[in-house]
Amino acid sequence: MSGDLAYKSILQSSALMKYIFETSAYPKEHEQLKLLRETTVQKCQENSEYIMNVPVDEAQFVSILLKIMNAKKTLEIGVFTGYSLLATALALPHDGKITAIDVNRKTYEIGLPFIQKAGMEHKIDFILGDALSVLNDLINDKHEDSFDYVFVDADKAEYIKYHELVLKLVKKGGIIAYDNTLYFGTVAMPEEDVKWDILRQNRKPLIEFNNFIANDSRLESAIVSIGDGVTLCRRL
Ligand SMILES: C[S@@+](CC[C@H](N)C(=O)[O-])C[C@H]1O[C@@H](n2cnc3c(N)ncnc32)[C@H](O)[C@@H]1O
Repeated sequence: MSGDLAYKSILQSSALMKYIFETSAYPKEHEQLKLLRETTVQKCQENSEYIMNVPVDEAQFVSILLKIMNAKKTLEIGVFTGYSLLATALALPHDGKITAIDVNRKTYEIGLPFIQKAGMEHKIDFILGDALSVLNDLINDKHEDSFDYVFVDADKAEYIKYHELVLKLVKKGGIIAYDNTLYFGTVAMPEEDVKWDILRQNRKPLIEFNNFIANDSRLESAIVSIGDGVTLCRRL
């Protein structure tokens, strides 16, 4: 199994994961998404950086969700090289719009040529900045109650803070998807079994976040065990 396939899934059976990717995910992946993904893996390996894009099966799941919802106006918090961003853009209608926020423009620029070749750049408004500050700006700029869908995939320690702001921005009946909420399965592990510091650090706020969402009466929610865990919230 190639490294990029193995790096991020809570599915414990490699054979089953390989089966899902080879039978369903890879054959339907858009050519520019594939090239963006492969370029991301190559750049990250060259620079010894962590590959952070969502896996192919998760992007396909979200793509179908966006089409079922007829989503038109979406928000993405945490772009990296733009894999989930391009998957979202491809799922929106021609006049769809995505506001995309990241503190790093350089990584976005790695994926931008593929977004351009796919003819999707016109749908994207990339905003460079800290997510909390940009979300407050969007609220002040009268974007409240206006987004059909929000994808949250930035700083895991800030998820509860993002949530309070994003709930103002998403419209009633709209969907917020939070990525990595099962965090390599560590949310259900005893602390002593979690081997790396980075996992121990981020697992705590995600456990708090999962408990917070489970008790939030402003929404209905489901944790979907795809990728690294995606929590879907529907604003009531
Ligand atoms: C997991 S990656 C996003 C992956 C992306 N969704 C994809 O599928 O390729 C997280 C991104 O969040 C960005 N980020 C981290 N903290 C942030 C913050 N406070 N505000 C905005 N972006 C942030 C990082 O720069 C990084 O690009």
